[in-house]
Amino acid sequence: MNPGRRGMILILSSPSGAGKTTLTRMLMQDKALDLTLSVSVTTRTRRSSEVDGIHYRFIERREFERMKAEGDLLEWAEVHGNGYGTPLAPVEAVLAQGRDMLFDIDWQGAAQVRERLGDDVVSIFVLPPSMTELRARLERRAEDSAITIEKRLEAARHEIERWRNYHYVIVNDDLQRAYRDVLAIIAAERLKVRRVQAGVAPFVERLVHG
Ligand SMILES: Nc1nc2c(ncn2[C@@H]2O[C@H](COP(=O)(O)OP(=O)(O)O)[C@@H](O)[C@H]2O)c(=O)[nH]1
Ligand SMILES: Nc1ncnc2c1ncn2[C@@H]1O[C@H](COP(=O)(O)OP(=O)(O)O)[C@@H](O)[C@H]1O
Repeated sequence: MNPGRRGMILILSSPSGAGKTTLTRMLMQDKALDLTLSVSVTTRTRRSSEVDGIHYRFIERREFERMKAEGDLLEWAEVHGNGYGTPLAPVEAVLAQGRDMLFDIDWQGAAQVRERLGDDVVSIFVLPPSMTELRARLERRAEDSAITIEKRLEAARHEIERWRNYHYVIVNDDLQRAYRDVLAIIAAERLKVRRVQAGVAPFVERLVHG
């Protein structure tokens, strides 16, 4: 934790299968990065590899609508026919501690978060190296039915067109290189003057005036 720095929100978006869950897992395993993962709520059915409360909080449609109506969500969107949303309370708590939070959300959610939280947001769009490779990854992951994969590939073409709205773009061909790119972005963003100035100002004062 760095009490002198404002916490930031790091958003990773990509079409389904481009690798944002994999990159998110790598980031969360690196404890020294001290990132807190935002656990979204979703009305989608749980995959066999997923744990309720860790990857998502799986909720009924009625509960999702209630959270929306009561302002419990920082942002929400309908993606591939399911509701997804970011619970607001944990975000406020983490940012207040000057810590950083990682979001795996789609372009609609990223736009809402940028709108609400402005300069505290750093957004990265992850592109697949090709549509052929994207299909291969979705098939290799073997978590979705053939129909779902087709739906996601069709949606991917539209989602990819949103890349210009992000601060950074990474092509996830070689995973280790893509991960290093994400680390470089985090390192640089953490040193931005507007994020560190509250903590650095007293240091500079002592440096200059003894
Ligand atoms: N707006 C929004 N999008 C989300 C949220 N959680 C997940 N998503 C997005 O929903 C899409 C589908 O996610 P998921 O069902 O996990 O499938 P995957 O992308 O194939 O792993 C992805 O683009 C996610 O980034 C959320 O809380 N809000
Ligand atoms: N650079 C890469 N090279 C090869 N396979 C990858 C790479 N990145 C991710 N994958 C694999 O592709 C599949 C989809 O990745 P995943 O992280 O689940 O994507 P997303 O969360 O964007 O839907 C997974 O099986 C993952 O192991």
